[in-house]
Amino acid sequence: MNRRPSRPKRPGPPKRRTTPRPPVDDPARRAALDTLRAVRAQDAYANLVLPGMLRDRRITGRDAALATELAYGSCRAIGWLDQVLEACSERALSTVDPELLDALRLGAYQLLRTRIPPHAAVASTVDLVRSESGSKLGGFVNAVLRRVSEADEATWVERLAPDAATDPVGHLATATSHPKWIARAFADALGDTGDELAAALRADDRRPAVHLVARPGEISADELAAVTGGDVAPYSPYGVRLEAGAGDPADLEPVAEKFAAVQDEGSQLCALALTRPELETVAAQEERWLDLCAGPGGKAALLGALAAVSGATVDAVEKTPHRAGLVRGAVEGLPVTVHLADGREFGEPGSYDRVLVDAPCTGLGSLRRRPEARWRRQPSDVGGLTKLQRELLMRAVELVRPGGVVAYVVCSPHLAETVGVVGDVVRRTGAKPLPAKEFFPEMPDLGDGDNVQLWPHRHGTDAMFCALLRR
Ligand SMILES: C[S@@+](CC[C@H](N)C(=O)[O-])C[C@H]1O[C@@H](n2cnc3c(N)ncnc32)[C@H](O)[C@@H]1O
Repeated sequence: MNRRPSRPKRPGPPKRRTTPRPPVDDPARRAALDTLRAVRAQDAYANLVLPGMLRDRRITGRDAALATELAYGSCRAIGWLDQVLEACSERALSTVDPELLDALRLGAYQLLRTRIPPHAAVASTVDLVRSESGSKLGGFVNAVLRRVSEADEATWVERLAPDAATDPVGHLATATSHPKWIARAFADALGDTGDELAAALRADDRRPAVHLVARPGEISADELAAVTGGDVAPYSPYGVRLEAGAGDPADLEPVAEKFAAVQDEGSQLCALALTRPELETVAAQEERWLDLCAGPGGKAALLGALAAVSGATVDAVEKTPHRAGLVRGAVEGLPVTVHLADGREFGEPGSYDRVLVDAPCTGLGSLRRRPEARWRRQPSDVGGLTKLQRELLMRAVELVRPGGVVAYVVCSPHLAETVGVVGDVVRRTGAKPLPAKEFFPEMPDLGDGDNVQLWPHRHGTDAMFCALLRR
């Protein structure tokens, strides 16, 4: 082979490199960035977008774990990351291109909340930006992130958060990366602005265990635990807990065969609580139960299985066609009839023994399951939701027979959605509050009052609220 003779080397100092090194291809961080962008620009849910992206791009193992940590972590912390970035940018963040801002958030998250070495966090983010927008914007990102890296998260909290002594809720909201109105709602529900509030807010950043429900009459919790390698749940007689990140539960045989389903243990206990109080209705041949807000069908399926065992029947109402379809799928083979209808206009007054109102809500009780949710929800959502909740609960009280039972459930601890709605309906209808706690005998730490408020930091469940009323 002919080789060209190499040029003679010139003596003297090496020449400065004029072209920067090419950006490194980084599939994990690229997937995290694309997830952040989908969440911002398309109102996507991070926990739905990312798994599909990882599958399509064949990202597995450590890269998949890194993409997940960075995408979900950045989504949870968006408001806080923006506060720090604002302090480090010479331009107002509102004038920064949104796509670039997503990259800055990803870089800042790595600097503040991971053990990734600062130079790697900065360089990898600059590379992502350079690969799509060139060196000039890469330089801007480099400058901002270098300023972020000058202090650790605790120091940034000290600098930017309100004073803990004069504004404890504002301080904890910043320190745990929650909007203040949500921290305030938790504080009001807990009656605490100190350690317990901090624990409740911090629990939203922990990855929840997967809870399974063993369908009564098909499989016991012991059997389900043995088959899935999980642990029998501490509270629900039908519950099994799997380790967080134990793989896709849909792949488990009992789930595929519909002997079991994914369902938070708190949800299981709320559905069960509807079936537990003695009825004071005139005896009928068989009990008629109603699930007034059934989609996607988790509680309807558990109620259906309990009804099958006890000889009752269930009507399940859902307003949205797609979700009514999901209910049909969930209750196949059970004594449940699905109705596509508005619960506020459904049914004949006085025709049910037990009615569940698992009402649409802010979902502040399951923020740990949806990384971006805390920043998407707005305080202005609460008014419209409480109006709908009140109307649905009023209708439920009409639909139940005298002496029958209504369970009102929301996945939120916000007092306006919980005791606010229940108190209002009790005043207007004369329905009698039952001591709901007595019907959660398995559950410790339920605090004062009749109603049940569960919490992730106390019970490992979503923050479900349940009130029981007798007509
Ligand atoms: C919190 S979810 C219910 C969850 C369900 N019970 C489960 O365990 O799977 C509330 C449901 O109520 C439905 N919904 C909203 N407004 C409604 C209405 N006016 N009548 C009936 N369903 C309604 C929503 O579409 C949503 O599917």
